[in-house]
Amino acid sequence: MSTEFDLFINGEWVSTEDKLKVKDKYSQQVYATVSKAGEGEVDKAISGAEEAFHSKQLSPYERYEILKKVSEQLLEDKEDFAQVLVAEAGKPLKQARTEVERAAQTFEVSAEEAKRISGHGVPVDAVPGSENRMAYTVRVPVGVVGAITPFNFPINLVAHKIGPALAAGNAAVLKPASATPVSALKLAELFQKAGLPAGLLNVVVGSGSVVGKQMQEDARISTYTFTGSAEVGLKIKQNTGLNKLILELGNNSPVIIHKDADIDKAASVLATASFAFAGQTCITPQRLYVHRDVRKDFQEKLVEQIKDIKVGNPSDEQTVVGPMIDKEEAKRAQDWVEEAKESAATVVTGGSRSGAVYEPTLLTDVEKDMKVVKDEVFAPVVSILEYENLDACIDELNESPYGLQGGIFTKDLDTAFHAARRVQVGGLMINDSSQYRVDLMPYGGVKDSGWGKEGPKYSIEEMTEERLVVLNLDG
Ligand SMILES: NC(=O)c1ccc[n+]([C@@H]2O[C@H](COP(=O)([O-])OP(=O)(O)OC[C@H]3O[C@@H](n4cnc5c(N)ncnc54)[C@H](O)[C@@H]3O)[C@@H](O)[C@H]2O)c1
Ligand SMILES: O=C[C@H](O)CS(=O)(=O)O
Repeated sequence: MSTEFDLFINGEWVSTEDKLKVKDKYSQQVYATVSKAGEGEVDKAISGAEEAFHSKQLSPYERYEILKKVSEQLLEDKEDFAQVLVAEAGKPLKQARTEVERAAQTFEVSAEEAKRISGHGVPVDAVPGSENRMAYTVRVPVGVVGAITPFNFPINLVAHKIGPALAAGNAAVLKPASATPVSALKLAELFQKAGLPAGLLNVVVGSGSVVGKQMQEDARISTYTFTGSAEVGLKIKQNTGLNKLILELGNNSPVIIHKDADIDKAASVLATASFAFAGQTCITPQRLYVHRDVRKDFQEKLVEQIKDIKVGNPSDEQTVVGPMIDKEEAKRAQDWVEEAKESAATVVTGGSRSGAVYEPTLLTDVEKDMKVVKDEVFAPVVSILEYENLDACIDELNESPYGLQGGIFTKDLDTAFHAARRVQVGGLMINDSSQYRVDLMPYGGVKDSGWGKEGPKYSIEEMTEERLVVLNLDG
């Protein structure tokens, strides 16, 4: 049975002739039919946002109340939202529930941060001739925020854009990924129910090359916030000129397993982190750099853990690896593994595909210029790279153009801090996988992984401007 959804524009639900069919990613049946935005709808969404920004400003406390209500309602509706994620993203049920809980947390933290936006005093009177002046800064909202999100965390990554944008006093126009628009539209229902004034949030659905492009060309949007691939991020950067832009892009996360690591712990943590949601997380461990002394032991333990991973139907409570977002992506991952195998790699376990489901796959004997190592796999495919010298290992892993998050397992504090100084990433996890994230922390990459930080406090900084006010007290 398919459900119908409309666009959310200027506080109204707008139906269009042109429909997008959203498939259930496991059964491949049509799960929902969603109205697609044309030029007119995108234009109305942006003008609605612009007008609302100027005429419907909420106080920080009102923003807090609305975001808090949305957070609470999301928790009440957790099971419904989790089922949407299972269907539209193919996300295994347990992981889907966790994502909904995290989104509620993201809105709750955004609500709290709405009350903490502040500037600071500037001691202009410390300069000779300026003794009778005083100054302070305030943070003001940027205006209309254009948000574009990927398929892999359809609720929480939307929450990371909409929560801070509204908390900061902005209006927002959101374009969710075409593969997973339903959860974003259902979130808009919660905002409407929570009393958000019309126009402050708009959701337009359609392809990136049409709707996303029109958004980039509209001067009424002052700030763009994009999460997705580096390839699309670069296009957006080229199209948005002097506008403010926050980019959260891809990665091929490195994790070091040093010779003094707790090997049982490392194998257990990494088996879960590397394959959850079929490896389609931007901080999924992809390159495991394992010290020569412990490689054999670590590999055996990892393989044991991988054999226990339940693969298949995402509705099953025990499933860890469900389908990838589509069959083409699973086929691409399979091709990359085959290409590596033809060169020198060994497939230790996995390597088979059934439709969109690709088995958890572990490779060894890989080389640094293979796609499975140097590019972002974004699939349940992990490679072991053996090393002897830690500094040489760090030099090699830093050759990646990406730098979002990484990890190191070691019992030695000196080694841990040495790695923290040298590994070029936005965040390094010690005795944990690269995949660790809680939603209040500063999160974002270096190099081709983007710039600007997310986490409500940090996004609010990105989505506000600092204005200086100077008072001349003379006379
Ligand atoms: N750094 C992070 O926080 C983070 C988080 C999640 C995902 N990602 C990355 O996202 C990628 C996977 O997601 P995806 O396949 O949905 O990414 P994608 O780049 O293909 O698409 C992301 C969004 O951009 C839109 N888009 C596509 N072309 C566009 C264009 N020309 N102009 C404007 N918008 C356009 C898409 O419709 C979608 O809404 C991976 O690379 C992953 O690492 C990064
Ligand atoms: O895919 C990348 C996301 O940032 C992962 S998470 O939502 O932070 O877990």
